Amino acid sequence: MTTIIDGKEIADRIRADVSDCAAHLADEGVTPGLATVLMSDDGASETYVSMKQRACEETGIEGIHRVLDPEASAETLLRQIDDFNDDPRVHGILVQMPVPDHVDSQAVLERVDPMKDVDGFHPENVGRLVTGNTRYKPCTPHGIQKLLEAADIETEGKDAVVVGRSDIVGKPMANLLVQKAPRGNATTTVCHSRTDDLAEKTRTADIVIAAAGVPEMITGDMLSEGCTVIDVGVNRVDAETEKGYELVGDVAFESASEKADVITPVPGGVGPMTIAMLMYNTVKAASLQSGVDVELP
Ligand SMILES: Nc1nc(=O)c2c([nH]1)NC[C@@H]1CN(c3ccc(C(=O)N[C@@H](CCC(=O)O)C(=O)O)cc3)C=[N+]21
Repeated sequence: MTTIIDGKEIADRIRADVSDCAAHLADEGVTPGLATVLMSDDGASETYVSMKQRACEETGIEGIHRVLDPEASAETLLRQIDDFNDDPRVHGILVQMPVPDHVDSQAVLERVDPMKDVDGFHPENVGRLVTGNTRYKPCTPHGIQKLLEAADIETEGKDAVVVGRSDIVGKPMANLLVQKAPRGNATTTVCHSRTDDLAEKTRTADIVIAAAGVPEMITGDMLSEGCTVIDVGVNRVDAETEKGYELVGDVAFESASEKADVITPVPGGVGPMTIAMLMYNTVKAASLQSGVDVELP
């Protein structure tokens, strides 16, 4: 019988603990602040940013949100980041990716003060993560570690395959898995959508992290009996639903469930964890910048 990990329930538990930390900071006169910038007319980005702002309200974090015209200049966005870097109310800054094609996304990420980089995407924070001297873990990989912990899935000595090599999930996830740390110490292979004999590689895995951005790419015949499957997919596929789309993961859920012992659903798996860990990183940033200690979960 396959265990389906309830990411929403685990995320809610973490957010409740993070809210307690935010309340402690408020008692000490520090209200954590998260600034989000949306410069896109992509429907999904608007959904995610509004979810993040709603989560701030529910967590006791002050949400400051800016929407920029997608046609605006790159300089406009960079100046907005400068303003948030200098704003003492703001402890965390998130520029919703992707930014429009005419904007250099690397320049955007590097403009954010590393102390306020609650995505963990700034090169300084990526370097810290790779060397095991982490300031902020990127939200989705950290959320996946928390899911594995909650489901009591050990990574120590296991074979993990990460499918996808993005800067926001695949690469940091692989780095966390190889480190000498809880929910690390795994022998890890990083594949991508054009890896030769991908099925051969995924069949060697005890744990498969599917983060390639390809709907239902991972099927049961690509998995070994009894493995754990973490589906990071956030694909919107046109459908006759109220929203006009349905959310489909990178894993063919039914087919994969015939082989996997443990699997995460889409929606309701990794997604809610990403939001929870953004709240976690924002409270951590407020603690680091104010010097007020908190005990995060
Ligand atoms: N600077 C930046 N940081 C990000 O962390 C970031 C980003 N840009 N750009 C886009 C991706 C994607 N992302 C998601 C967050 C929550 C859900 C989530 O909660 N999904 C719900 C469903 C939500 C829906 O209904 O569409 C679920 O899976 O249950 C999904 C995806 C954060 N991202």
